[in-house]
Amino acid sequence: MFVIGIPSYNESKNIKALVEKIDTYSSNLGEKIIIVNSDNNSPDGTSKVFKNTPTVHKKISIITKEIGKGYNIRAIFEEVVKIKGCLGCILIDGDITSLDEEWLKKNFTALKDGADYVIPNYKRSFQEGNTTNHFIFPLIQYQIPNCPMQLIAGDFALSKKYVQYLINEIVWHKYAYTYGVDIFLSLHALYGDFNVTEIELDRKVHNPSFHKIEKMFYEVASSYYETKKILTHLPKSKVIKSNKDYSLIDPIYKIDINIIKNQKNNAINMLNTSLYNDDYIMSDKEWSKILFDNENIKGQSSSQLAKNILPFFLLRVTSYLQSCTNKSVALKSIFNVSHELRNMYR
Ligand SMILES: O=c1ccn([C@@H]2O[C@H](COP(=O)(O)OP(=O)(O)O[C@H]3O[C@H](CO)[C@@H](O)[C@H](O)[C@H]3O)[C@@H](O)[C@H]2O)c(=O)[nH]1
Ligand SMILES: O=C(O)[C@H](O)COP(=O)(O)O
Repeated sequence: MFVIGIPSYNESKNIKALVEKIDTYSSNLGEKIIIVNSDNNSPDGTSKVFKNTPTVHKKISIITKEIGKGYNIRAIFEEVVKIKGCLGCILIDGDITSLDEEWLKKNFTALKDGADYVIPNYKRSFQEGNTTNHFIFPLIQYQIPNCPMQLIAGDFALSKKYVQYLINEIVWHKYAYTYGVDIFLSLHALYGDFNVTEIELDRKVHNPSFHKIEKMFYEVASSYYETKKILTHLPKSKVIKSNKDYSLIDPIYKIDINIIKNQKNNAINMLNTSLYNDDYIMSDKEWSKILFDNENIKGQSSSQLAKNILPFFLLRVTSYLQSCTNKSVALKSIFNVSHELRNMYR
């Protein structure tokens, strides 16, 4: 039996349809599940909608006192540890509209085949996943070549062994309770003694996130720096990478150019210098150097390291979005940075 865990905050519009899909697909696949929703006490009544959705499988509803994705993930894990006979947990974000049977099947199969941590490789629009593409991916690739690409996309699956380790043996720092939870889980899996597997999934269709890039980046970057301070040894995991490369696709809806320009101006204002203006385009090389320099600062807090790099990250992302007109150019630009970083570390 497996837990399917849904972390949520204001997902009342989607959670009913999502729960119905999880219930039906699991029955079709002959899997016994318990659906656990942990909700940050959403004002839109998400947990009420969850509880009122009829299902064949048992449901458990948890309400957390604090707001933050990581609070929900931890609450789901605490439930997994308690449930007798539970073999592991598949996490699904509450805003996902593209879940299909194959998605669940691949996760169940990976867990039954002995994976402790399952990382999806989604097809993504080149305008999405900016914190993945420009921050997490290049920084991890220089440390763990051949590592799965999408370490913070959410929707991971975990064995009971890994969940028990996270609950009983690991101290959760404050950023692990935020959007920083994904990189926290991925790094502990990669640096611990676990089987990490990548699975191929189709598109992850969910709510757009560009409007909250600043908050999300700050939380993810703080968590990355804080977790890396603890994990000073070499990675121990056995990683099985899928045979497919990272596949970017062209976006169906492009981000409005004025929204991109506003974000660039926001970054320039944060830096408060005349060195940059609207026409400035940060090169791949410049961004690699900024990532490298920030990695090598000693004695600063993780939140300070994240704050240092935030405006430059926004300049990098907006430069990339302004200059990359198709998926091939975008992919080249992303890989340029990871190659540059690897060269700097040689
Ligand atoms: O305070 C919060 C914020 C979000 N969520 C839920 O967490 C999931 C993901 O949040 P969302 O705001 O949709 O994240 P995205 O914009 O989609 O961000 C992507 O990148 C994040 C940072 O790595 C990951 O946590 C996400 O899973 C991933 O989809 C959703 O079910 C949310 O309802 C919470 O439970 N509490
Ligand atoms: O990598 C990121 O920036 C986050 O995972 C958000 O991704 P999204 O653009 O698909 O919401």
